[in-house]
Amino acid sequence: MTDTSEIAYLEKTLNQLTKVYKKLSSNITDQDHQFKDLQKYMVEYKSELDKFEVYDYQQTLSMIDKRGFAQVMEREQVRKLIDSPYFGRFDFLYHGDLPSEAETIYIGRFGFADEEGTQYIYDWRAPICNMYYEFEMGEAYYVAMDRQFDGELIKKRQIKIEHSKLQYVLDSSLTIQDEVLQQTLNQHANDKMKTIVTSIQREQNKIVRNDSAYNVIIQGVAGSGKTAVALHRIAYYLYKFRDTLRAERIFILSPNKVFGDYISTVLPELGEEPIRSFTLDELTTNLLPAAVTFRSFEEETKDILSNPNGALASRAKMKGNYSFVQKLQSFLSNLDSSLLKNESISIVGVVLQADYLQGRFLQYRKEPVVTRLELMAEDIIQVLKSKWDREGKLPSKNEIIKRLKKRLLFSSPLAIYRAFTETLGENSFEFSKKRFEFNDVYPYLFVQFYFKGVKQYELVQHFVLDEMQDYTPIQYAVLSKVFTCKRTIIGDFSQALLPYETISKEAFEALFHNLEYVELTTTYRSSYEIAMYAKKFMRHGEIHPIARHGKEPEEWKYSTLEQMLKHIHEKARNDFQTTAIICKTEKDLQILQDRLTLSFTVLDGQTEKFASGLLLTTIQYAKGLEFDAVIVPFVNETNYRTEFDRGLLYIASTRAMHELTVLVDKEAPSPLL
Ligand SMILES: Nc1ncnc2c1ncn2[C@@H]1O[C@H](COP(=O)(O)OP(=O)(O)OP(=O)(O)O)[C@@H](O)[C@H]1O
Repeated sequence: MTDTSEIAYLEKTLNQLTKVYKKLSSNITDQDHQFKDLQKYMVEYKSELDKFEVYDYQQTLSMIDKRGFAQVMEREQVRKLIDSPYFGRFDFLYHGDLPSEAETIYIGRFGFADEEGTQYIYDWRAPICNMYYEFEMGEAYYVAMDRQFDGELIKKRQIKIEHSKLQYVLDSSLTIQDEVLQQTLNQHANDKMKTIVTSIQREQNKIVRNDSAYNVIIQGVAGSGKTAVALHRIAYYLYKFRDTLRAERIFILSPNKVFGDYISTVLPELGEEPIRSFTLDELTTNLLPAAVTFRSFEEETKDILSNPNGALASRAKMKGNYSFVQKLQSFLSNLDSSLLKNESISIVGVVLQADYLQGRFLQYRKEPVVTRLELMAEDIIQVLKSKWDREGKLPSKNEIIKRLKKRLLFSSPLAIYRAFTETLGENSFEFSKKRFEFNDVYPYLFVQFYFKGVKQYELVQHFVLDEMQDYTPIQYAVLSKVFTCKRTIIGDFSQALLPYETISKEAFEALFHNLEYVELTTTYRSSYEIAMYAKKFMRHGEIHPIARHGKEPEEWKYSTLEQMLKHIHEKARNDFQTTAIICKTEKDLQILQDRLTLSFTVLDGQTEKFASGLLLTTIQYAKGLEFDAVIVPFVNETNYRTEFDRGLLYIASTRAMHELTVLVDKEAPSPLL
């Protein structure tokens, strides 16, 4: 097809779409009337209707409401398709067919067929569309309904349609993949994350469509599209498993509220229901018993960052690596043989020997202690029944459990945890005013799981965790028990926010079975120049920028605070959609907050919505986000000195898409530059 035939196909498609749009609109109006009429009728004849009639009418109302809602959603998809119905086309020739029989597939954000079943547009997630992302021209295949279909891609095109108008048609042979991607990436930042369906790259597509692995761990450099990929993977799952998977049964754990807001529109843009994400603090509140209070992860992280060598940081560090999990596991498994005191019990004159009790207790070691006691009590009742021949009443199961409990060396998870921390040395556990520090919460939950179990999210069908490097092995050990469903875990070891070892590839392998570990090394966010600059701050692995060129990052030297402020004012007056000033510490942020005369928005733990314009924030809250321009102030030898600080500079500089300015103290520059 030439461009004229593409115009003709577009016209034909738009005609059909418009027809369906009108029909849906008229259906919706009819249903609206039906609903209102029925409601009116019910009000008018309220006194004459019996309760069965009321129930019937209510059912009908709810049915109309549901049907209407579904049609509104469908119409919204059609509206979006009218604006831009598809973004690509490929022609596939099945092996054995004549060239004239090649099938033409138009690929769009949603599928669309007319009433006769003619498929005008295929949903990007349809099995056949995998070829668009996976293959260049030539031999290709796709798998549908467990069958492989072989053939040849004889045409592949990128098509841009905006406001129902054809903007361009580019044949794949012109290596346009890159050009189109570049155009997309050259755009200015948005206050919400965008979908990437039109340009998902091959290595990303493999992750999106991988449905064999139980646990997928994605290690990807900054800007490699991890978050985008994870969200498109959810959309793919919701499409592929639409009969069994529900959006509300997907659990996303995100680093903070503003990040949750930033990613919130991707799934609705892809035609799926929005999925609310939770922060670790919100989840933790749900997992702990209501009476137990704790210092939030967010607050503790702030304190550790402001004093990385302090006592709190060292307590957290002690509990941050995998050997800590091993220590706790071995403490608990040793405890199994001493937790129940080695004593016999006499119940209604029948003596139950210590050996027998220990044997039963160990027999049930896979269960939490409390469950073990329940099972033992059932066994004991059987023994009593067989040995006790007198008239009268046997003690109840609960009474026996109570007696067994009294023989426990420790009567609560907290007592066990305390005993464990004593083995770690002095000052390893701070529990002032009965409030946990965050670094103790997950070890405590692990002990609680051992003692009485933890709340499990059994209804959750898929668990997604972003910024995996900020979670510790003990947290993963607990999360793996709480969420036993399939998991997608994404992050970047080079972007660690905590100044000590946390999770590692090896720890993941020890903690999760059936795990697929994938690495992404191409960065899409930053210009080539920014990515190459940020590379020197990278602590692990490789980063490959794509060839999208921009301004060289600027290291600007200042001697006084006044000079630095002046330069910020100059830099911040630009035409970009978003510019972020990213500080290391809260103290520095406060100085700028007091001294800047421009209008700006502070982005911190209280922020719920991502804003555009000039933003003032810290590295902790800038994580996962991106901005057109970034200014990193106060780059001096105190703030950026250690290897850990190097990682922080990596996080800060890779937030920039188009422009990066690093403000360096002339008298005391950071040795990391
Ligand atoms: N295939 C793609 N096509 C177009 N844009 C892409 C593609 N992949 C990623 N991007 C863009 O690159 C930017 C970075 O993506 P994303 O935030 O998902 O990366 P990330 O790996 O999670 O980054 P970080 O770890 O730094 O937070 C986003 O603007 C995203 O839209």
